[in-house]
Amino acid sequence: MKEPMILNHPLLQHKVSHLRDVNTGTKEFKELVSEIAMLMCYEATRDLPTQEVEITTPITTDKFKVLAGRKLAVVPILRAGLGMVDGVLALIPAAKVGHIGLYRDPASLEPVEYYCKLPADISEREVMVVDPMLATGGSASDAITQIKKRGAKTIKFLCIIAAPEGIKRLHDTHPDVEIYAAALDKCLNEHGYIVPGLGDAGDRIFGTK
Ligand SMILES: O=P(O)(O)OC[C@H]1O[C@H](OP(=O)(O)OP(=O)(O)O)[C@H](O)[C@@H]1O
Ligand SMILES: O=c1cc[nH]c(=O)[nH]1
Ligand SMILES: [Mg+2]
Repeated sequence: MKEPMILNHPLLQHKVSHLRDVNTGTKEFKELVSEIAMLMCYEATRDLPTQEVEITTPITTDKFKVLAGRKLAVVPILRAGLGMVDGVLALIPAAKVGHIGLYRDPASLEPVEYYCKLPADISEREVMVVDPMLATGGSASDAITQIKKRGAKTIKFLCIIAAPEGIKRLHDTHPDVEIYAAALDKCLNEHGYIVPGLGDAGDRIFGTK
């Protein structure tokens, strides 16, 4: 079982605090989500394999490390996860993008799936599933179940804010999945929202409320 990685870099803390602010508007919110995703991707790719190749500098020729060419995919959980894709692609432009559409039923808080389109060779790719919020953990657990059913074997989950309940459920359902979060919050409220959280991430990214 892998311990969740709560990333506490000062840049992340600063940006997540601004994200939480009720006075942060849609444009800045979207920019912050993308920047946070990029910083999180930097941390989550620490274990990527490298290989040595010969490179000629203007001074001499020597061996240097480059990525060993592991195939990657990023899969946002719609809608809110879309906000994190650009940040990941800024660092890994060769990653393929899959999409999984889920919304959380407001009464049962259980996920309802409405879309899934993944790269055909998903079973050969290391997958980063992204969604800003891990609340009850239902959406992330269900999304990862669907992605595994289609053949993916190595999966990391990147969220900006996690609740302890979500971490537990995702851990229990998929103990092999490494969880990366920029912040671990206190709890959920009676509507399943993360406290203190940032409200509804999808609505804040797309300006739908
Ligand atoms: O851990 P959970 O309890 O499942 O909650 C987290 C989910 O809720 C939000 O999506 P939402 O249902 O609001 O859909 P949206 O992204 O389309 O707004 C969020 O982006 C996660 O996908
Ligand atoms: O706090 C929460 C919980 C679920 N989904 C969100 O967007 N925010
Ligand atoms: Mg939402």
